[in-house]
Amino acid sequence: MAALSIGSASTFGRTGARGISSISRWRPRNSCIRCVWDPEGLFGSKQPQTGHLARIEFKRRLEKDAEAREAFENHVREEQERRRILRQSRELPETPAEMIEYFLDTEAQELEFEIARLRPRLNQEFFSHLQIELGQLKFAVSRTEAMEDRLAELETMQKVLLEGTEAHDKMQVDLIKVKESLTKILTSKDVKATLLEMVERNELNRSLLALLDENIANAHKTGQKRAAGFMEKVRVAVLSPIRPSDDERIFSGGVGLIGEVAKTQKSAIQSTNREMWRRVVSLYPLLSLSNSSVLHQMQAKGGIASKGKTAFITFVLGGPGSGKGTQCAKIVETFGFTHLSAGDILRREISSNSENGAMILDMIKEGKVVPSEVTVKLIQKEIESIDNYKFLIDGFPRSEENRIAFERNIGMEPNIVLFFDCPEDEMVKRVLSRNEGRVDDNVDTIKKRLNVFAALNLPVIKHYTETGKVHKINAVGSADEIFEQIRPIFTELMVK
Ligand SMILES: Nc1ncnc2c1ncn2[C@@H]1O[C@H](COP(=O)(O)OP(=O)(O)OP(=O)(O)O)[C@@H](O)[C@H]1O
Ligand SMILES: Nc1ccn([C@@H]2O[C@H](COP(=O)(O)O)[C@@H](O)[C@H]2O)c(=O)n1
Repeated sequence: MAALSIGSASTFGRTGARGISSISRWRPRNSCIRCVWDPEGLFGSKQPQTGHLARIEFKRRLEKDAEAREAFENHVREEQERRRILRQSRELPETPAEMIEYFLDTEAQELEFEIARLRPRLNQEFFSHLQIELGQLKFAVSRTEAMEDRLAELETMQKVLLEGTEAHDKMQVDLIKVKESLTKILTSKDVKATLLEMVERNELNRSLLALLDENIANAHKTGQKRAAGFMEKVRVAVLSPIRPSDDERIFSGGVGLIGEVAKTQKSAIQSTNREMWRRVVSLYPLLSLSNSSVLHQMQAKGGIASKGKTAFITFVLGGPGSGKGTQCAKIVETFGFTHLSAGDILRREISSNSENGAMILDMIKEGKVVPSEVTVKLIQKEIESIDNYKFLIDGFPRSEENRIAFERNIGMEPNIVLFFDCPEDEMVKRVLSRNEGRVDDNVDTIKKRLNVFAALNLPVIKHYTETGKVHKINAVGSADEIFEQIRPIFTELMVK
């Protein structure tokens, strides 16, 4: 029990004079019982800070927290179980048409999983099928409300699936890299030095941390205490150089269009999955590019396809500084191609003060890939304005998204792909001595460009290798020597 010391500030007023009978009507003018020590706040101190009641209150709060935590954990478990059952019960689609309906019936939270599960079927055949249905809806003579809804759903789905497959592919590439990085750290004789090197190369990221966590958890589970302890120390060292926004990807933390779809669905629990697809449309003004393919447009106005010759498209790929531009100049001179460099086209867009100029400049400074909508439109404009049918498209497609957007909008695949295979140190050396005043020819940006090349461009090269279109050129040697590898490719093609 708290000992009270009642202060003299209580106003007893005139009680002394009026006697006991008046005391009952007396009220102190102000509550001036002042406690020197009142830890539980019983006598007017502001809040109980310490002491028994505070402890009880604290305990109650802990119990409540524990209850809430348990309820939350139960909820998570139930939700996981619900999703597991849902996933198992769904019949997987076979045809592109079935795929469309399947994705329309997919809950937003399940998109990431379903894209990964069905990635092999999210191929060109599927996207072409989707594009055809979209075309039919867009060009219908009159559209009913149901058709408008369907169009909105499919446009959103197209965007989400393109973005999602690109993110998925990037994640696969990242995963391999991350596994290699982690092995390197854990087997290194000098972990500190290895980490420093990796910081230099921008290789420490959240994916690495996630994999490390998984390994730590496994080591604990299997009783490997020393290994777990060692990895925990490594984790602390890895954690410090990682900045939060460094590599947040479309999937992690639900950013990007998938995140938007999920948010939209959450905000309207009542809505069906199909309504969700429609409503998210409003978030993306750039959902679709042109309605018809460039080739169709060219045919209509007497362009490339109607000169009796079909367009011949060569994609020229390779890392920064691998010599694409240099060799394109030689191909133009010898074989009469028109050279379209995606990088040059984007740089011209910056100089022309267009509305996208500032955004493009930022992306180039960071070595990032400019959104396909922008680049494909610009390439399309160039193709349309040129009176030739043989094109070298240099530095494009930079990503799977670029590739799909091109094939969808231009309406054709490249005839061949040249891939300039060049070691990184040679590329860095060339870029740093290029001396053309480019904002991205510096050590920092070149590192980023190399990372982007490995993560986003190599999958494109892999894709075209699988379809038999790639001619791999050893890009080391003099420019003339390299051209001698290219010459026979075009000579043979021209003879045909
Ligand atoms: N075979 C070569 N040997 C040495 N230097 C070369 C060779 N080919 C090109 N270069 C030089 O390397 C630099 C980069 O070449 P180029 O601009 O052709 O590369 P790129 O692949 O088009 O680069 P980016 O993708 O960054 O535009 C240029 O300064 C060029 O003169
Ligand atoms: N398809 C592309 C091509 C280029 N970019 C951006 O331009 C930069 C420079 O390209 P170069 O081919 O001239 O090296 C490149 O780093 C990208 O930022 C692009 O976004 N998309």
